[in-house]
Amino acid sequence: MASNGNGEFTFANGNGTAAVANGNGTARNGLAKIQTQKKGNGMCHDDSTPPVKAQTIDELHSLQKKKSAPTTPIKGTQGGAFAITLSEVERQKQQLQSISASLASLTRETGPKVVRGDPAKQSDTPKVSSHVSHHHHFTPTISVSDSALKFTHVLYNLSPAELYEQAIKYEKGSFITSTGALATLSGAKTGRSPRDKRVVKDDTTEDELWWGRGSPNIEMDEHTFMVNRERAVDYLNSLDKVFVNDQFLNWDPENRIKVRIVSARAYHSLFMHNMCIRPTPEELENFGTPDFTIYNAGQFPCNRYTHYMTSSTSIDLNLARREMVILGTMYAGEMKKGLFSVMHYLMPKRQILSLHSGCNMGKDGDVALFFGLSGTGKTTLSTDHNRYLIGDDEHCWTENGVSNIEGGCYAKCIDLSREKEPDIWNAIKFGAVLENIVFDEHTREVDYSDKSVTENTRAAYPIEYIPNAKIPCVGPHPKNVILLACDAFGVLPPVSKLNLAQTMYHFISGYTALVAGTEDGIKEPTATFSACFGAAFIMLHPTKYAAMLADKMLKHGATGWLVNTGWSGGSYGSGKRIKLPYTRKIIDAIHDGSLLNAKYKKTEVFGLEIPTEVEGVPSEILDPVNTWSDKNAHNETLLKLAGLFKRNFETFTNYKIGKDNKLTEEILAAGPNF
Ligand SMILES: Nc1ncnc2c1ncn2[C@@H]1O[C@H](COP(=O)(O)OP(=O)(O)OP(=O)(O)O)[C@@H](O)[C@H]1O
Ligand SMILES: O=C([O-])CC(=O)C(=O)O
Ligand SMILES: [Ca+2]
Ligand SMILES: [Mn+2]
Repeated sequence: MASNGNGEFTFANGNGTAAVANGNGTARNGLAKIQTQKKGNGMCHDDSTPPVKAQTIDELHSLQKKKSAPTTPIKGTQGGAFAITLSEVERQKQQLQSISASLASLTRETGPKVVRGDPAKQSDTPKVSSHVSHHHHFTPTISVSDSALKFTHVLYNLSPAELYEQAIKYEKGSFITSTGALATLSGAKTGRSPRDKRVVKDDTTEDELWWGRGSPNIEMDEHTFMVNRERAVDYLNSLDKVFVNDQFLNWDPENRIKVRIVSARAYHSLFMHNMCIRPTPEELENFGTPDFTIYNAGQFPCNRYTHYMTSSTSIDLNLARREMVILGTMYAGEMKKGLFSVMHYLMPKRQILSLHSGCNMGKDGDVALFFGLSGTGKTTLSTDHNRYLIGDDEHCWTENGVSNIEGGCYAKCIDLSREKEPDIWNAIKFGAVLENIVFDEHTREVDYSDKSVTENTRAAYPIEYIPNAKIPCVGPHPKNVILLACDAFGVLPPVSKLNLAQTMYHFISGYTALVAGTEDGIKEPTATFSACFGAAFIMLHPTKYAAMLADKMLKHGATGWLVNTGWSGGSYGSGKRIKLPYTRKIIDAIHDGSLLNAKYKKTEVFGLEIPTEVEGVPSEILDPVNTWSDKNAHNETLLKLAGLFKRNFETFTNYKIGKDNKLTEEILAAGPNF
């Protein structure tokens, strides 16, 4: 008991009836009177609602979950329930055999024993012997060297809710944010590691792929790949459970690729659930053997005594085996972009152009592509409330039009605001993965301005979280091809109209100021050239993709544009990044066709056609020289950048694009002139 200050005594807990029940039915301190209903027998019963249909707590819990409905449509008329059950068992068996084959060590005769379900749930574990089955709470102790005797539990295509529970229970750093997203940490690596990405050079790939200076393909031999594969597979098999995702790439049904992702973290499984195309239950039943498999053993390092290894991180691609192995990095973007590399190999073989671009479509069916390196605005500008989103990062352009490769978006979150990017903001809800963000420990509200973990904070969400997503994510041939550059020098105009040769010149150059963070170790923007706006992901020589782009743009009459989403009024440090609302106005004017027929003037040095007016944009910013207070500094910077372009392009002067030499010469002439 304690004094309430009025000289009265109240009970601090439970038995409050006596204290609050006073004469007029209201407690003197304002609390409502608590009534207890007395039954005839004088006993109190808490039975205001009917009792549950369970006799025990276990029974109660078993009522909570019902079995997922069988998804196999009844094939044929006879057979009945029994036949369906049998084929369901048979199908599950085949699925497990396929997963066991995926996880098989190449030095042993059979794959591991696999079983579906969470090892933490007793009922999911098969009883190995009658002796064991007597012990209800028996948990086997697993020793790595006994892997032949143990089961590898497979958590197969879990739902987001199940993956949330796995992450929160078992992965440190997993939390639910105030809007329902799953906050997670990717560990020591918060960006991709391009210097640790290797490709097996064999007789075929030696001729087919782009090797040497400028190429992203660092060679490794078949044997070393096998060593790393074995290391990853052994690691995964030593765990008591692995996650397996069977999903698709490419919304074009004729060119769909089946991928399997084996990983050790719920975070990785949910990330790929969001980023790849999610199969329907029927599609999953008929999935069969994957076309490509990722072994993500990112928690485990590669062995630095292994040939070719220069760090403890290695991302290894073997095109002949159709496999990728990840060791020593948990950054999930490696899986997304690793698969993109695979598409950059497979699609051109089918005369399909693969593109590091965003893509959206207007109400009238006009399609725009947004090329650009990391952080230049593909996701931000393709996510447009007035247009249908086809995809934010990876596309294919076929004879029939465009298709998104992915089933989700991967947006940069640094300084994300509800006002400027409402659709992305609203997509960060239950099911979305939020990487490396910082939140209030109590309210779980995310502080998007906080770079404590990394500048490269990211959200991965299914594309249908964007209200005007175009499902299926396909569209007709593009009308506009927008090249985005985030120019840290502040000398490229906010928008220029390009002719075909200029479009090719800038596409092959792939200029931007690489924005901090997405690639490991880059902290400040620096001028970067990355062929095809994605040299880190292309597999063939850049001119192969460029020639295909030129063909398609010519054939379908697409217009090229160069849009600077970077600095204005000076270089990085003195100028400022162009306001997003201005860039959006520029993009609107491209989409609605008004910019095509605007008045233009030609710039010095780069020879770019710039409009004198764009609706909603102050005219003086359209020519960068106007925004610099120091004109000499401007001219010097302009020449400096032009020099960097020239030097970069020297590597390409010996290559021919297309059948005749005419376009090649035009492209060479389309660069800066000074
Ligand atoms: N004028 C602008 N135009 C476009 N984006 C801008 C502008 N000013 C600031 N930004 C910011 O720049 C970032 C652009 O990132 P975005 O996610 O669109 O990159 P991306 O091209 O999709 O890169 P990645 O390939 O790495 O996904 C966003 O954080 C956006 O808010
Ligand atoms: O791959 C990543 O981590 C993010 C991305 O989209 C890119 O860098 O182009
Ligand atoms: Ca993006
Ligand atoms: Mn990208």
